[in-house]
Amino acid sequence: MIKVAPSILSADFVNLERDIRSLPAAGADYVHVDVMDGMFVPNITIGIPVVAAISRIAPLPLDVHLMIERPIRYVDAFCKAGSSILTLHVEADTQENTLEALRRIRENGVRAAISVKPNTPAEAVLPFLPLCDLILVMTVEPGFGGQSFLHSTMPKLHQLRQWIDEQNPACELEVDGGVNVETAKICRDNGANVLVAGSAYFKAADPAAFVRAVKA
Ligand SMILES: O=C(CO)[C@H](O)[C@H](O)COP(=O)(O)O
Ligand SMILES: [Fe+2]
Repeated sequence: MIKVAPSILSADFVNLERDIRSLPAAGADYVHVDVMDGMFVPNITIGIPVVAAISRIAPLPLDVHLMIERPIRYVDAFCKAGSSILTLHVEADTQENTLEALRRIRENGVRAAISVKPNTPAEAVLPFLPLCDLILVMTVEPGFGGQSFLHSTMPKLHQLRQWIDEQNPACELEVDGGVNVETAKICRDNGANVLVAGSAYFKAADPAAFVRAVKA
């Protein structure tokens, strides 16, 4: 089953509650929340208090994408703030700290996930795969919404689908960045089952029709 996770980075922040409450009627499955620290990526977005506030009104699970340096410092706080899925970047810390952070996420009863930037090889995920409930393949350089989809990431997505099926079949495989109706089909064909869409979802004249097309 294909799931769609609208990224609220492209929502109207003045009307965030309205935009989040409207997601189930459009057929969305998760609320994707992009957390950026101005260090791991050159942008600053949402932090712990805002995730906690969103979690009080969110009608769908929060899929929290941490684009921050040394995320182990903050995983307990983001779990307690109401994350359902908490994603760390493999590039953001040592292997030892990343393994420890994934364990701590699961100890909090939250689903643990790892993300890879476009130039990070599929092999970088392997040490973490047994501890992951979701793998996120970035299909743009992290930092900003509205960028163009990088087709060069598709062989990596395809490889990760094979390894997930062999080693951890319950794990989900998500893509994030530049997803529209056309690129969604390419991602599905290469094994993704969760599709993040920010600008394409929030710009759609008919979000429900957009979600249907992305899942079709
Ligand atoms: O993680 C992200 C950026 O780092 C966002 O989730 C992503 O860019 C979604 O936006 P769009 O669909 O507009 O590309
Ligand atoms: Fe994201």
